[in-house]
Amino acid sequence: MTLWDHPGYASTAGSPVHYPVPVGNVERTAVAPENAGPDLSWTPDARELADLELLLGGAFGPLTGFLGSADVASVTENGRLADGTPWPDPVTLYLPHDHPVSAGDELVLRDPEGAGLAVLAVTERTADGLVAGPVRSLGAAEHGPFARLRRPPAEVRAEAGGRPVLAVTMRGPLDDLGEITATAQELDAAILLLPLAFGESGPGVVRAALKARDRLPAGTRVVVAPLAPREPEIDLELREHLATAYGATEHLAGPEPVTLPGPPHRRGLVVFFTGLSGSGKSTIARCLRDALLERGGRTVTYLDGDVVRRLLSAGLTFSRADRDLNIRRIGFVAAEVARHGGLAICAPIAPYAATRDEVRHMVEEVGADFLLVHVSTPLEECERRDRKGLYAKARAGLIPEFTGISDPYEEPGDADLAIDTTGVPVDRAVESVVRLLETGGWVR
Ligand SMILES: Nc1ncnc2c1ncn2[C@@H]1O[C@H](COP(=O)(O)OS(=O)(=O)O)[C@@H](OP(=O)(O)O)[C@H]1O
Ligand SMILES: Nc1ncnc2c1ncn2[C@@H]1O[C@H](COP(=O)(O)OP(=O)(O)O)[C@@H](O)[C@H]1O
Repeated sequence: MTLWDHPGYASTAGSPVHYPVPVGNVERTAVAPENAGPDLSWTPDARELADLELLLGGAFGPLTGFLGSADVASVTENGRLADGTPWPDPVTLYLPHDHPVSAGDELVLRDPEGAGLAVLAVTERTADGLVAGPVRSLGAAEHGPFARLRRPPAEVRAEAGGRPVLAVTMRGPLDDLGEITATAQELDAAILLLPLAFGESGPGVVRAALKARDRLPAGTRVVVAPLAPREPEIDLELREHLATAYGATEHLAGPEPVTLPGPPHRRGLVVFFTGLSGSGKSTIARCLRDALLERGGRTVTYLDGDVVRRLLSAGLTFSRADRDLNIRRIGFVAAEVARHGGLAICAPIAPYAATRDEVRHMVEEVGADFLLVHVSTPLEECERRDRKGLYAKARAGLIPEFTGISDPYEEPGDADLAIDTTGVPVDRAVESVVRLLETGGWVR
């Protein structure tokens, strides 16, 4: 079922749809700023942070924290919390298995810059990483684009002064302001635009709301709510909850934005080579960079493995933890390049599948594409080449944890291209990558 198939939605995508909202009080917890000083902390991902903000502000009432396993099972099964209260979405927080937090602890939740946002009093920690419990604010200052428009629901409710409020939740531009004005007049209601800002497109939605405000009746307010998108039906139910929390007596759900991703040659791209030492990653990556620069049309950043190890990852060893950190750092920089439409080429060994996957995720999260090229030259050939004499040293036990000899290399099962360079001239190997980029439209 799509959003527009949902009962009550008009089939003409593009027009906002009229929804009555049950008027009711939203239970909220008081969130007293407090410095409990627990030493356990965690930085949730962007989606969890958005949920946290809504929890702390009371917009997700009656929830007071992240759900435990009984609530998650109940919500998933029948759209109700374990105590029977209707609630559409499992609002959850997951931590890696090796994080030391456990039930009874107080966990500080931090923003990506490290500022403490909230304390979670952990009531449950499950084997699959779920961490549940009520949250309370640490009173950190808001920042980010349009932070001044992200206001607590109670404050927004109080402003209405008893007058009916028509809330319009929006994820893209509104195309029928006439209908909104007419509905507000009919109801004698004040208009409250609620842009649901999340991720890269968030500021654009707020700008659309501010533009719409200027063409709507005087007194129209704009308040930003960081609701990450869900599947359509759940998204709609959450919008209803949110509208009520911000004092709405009626709710219009704005049209779904038409997202036209840019053409591939304009989108960010990360070409990520992986393979054993001596397989040919750097040779192919360097030649690919040169070939792309000669063609023109794209900005190219080559994150050379040696340069990365010397600067970005200076001091890191070849333990699993340090290799993972090295790859995450490379992934972070590559994703930043791709976020702004650049093409980044990376060529580390990257021996672990899960870490390569994390990088793919980081890149896709910024709206860019990720191509994994496995330089699959077998160990025997890499060892025969032994350009730097490292294999001989590793065999002699002089280099510990050497990939392929005394440390693992997890073969990719998800490579977009595999190249065994045994007996293959360099330019043929490079050509196969260029062909992949041409076929997908990333270069023209
Ligand atoms: N123990 C061990 N295992 C593997 N490789 C080693 C090791 N010690 C040093 N080297 C040299 O470091 C280069 C690999 O570094 P990476 O940053 O690509 O490795 S990783 O992705 O973090 O696993 C690799 O360079 P390349 O040959 O260019 O791959 C090696 O020359
Ligand atoms: N088709 C090929 N592609 C890439 N390298 C090749 C190829 N054939 C032979 N080689 C040689 O293999 C070696 C690969 O070394 P390098 O590119 O540093 O590997 P890596 O970066 O994977 O450690 C180089 O000496 C290169 O000349």
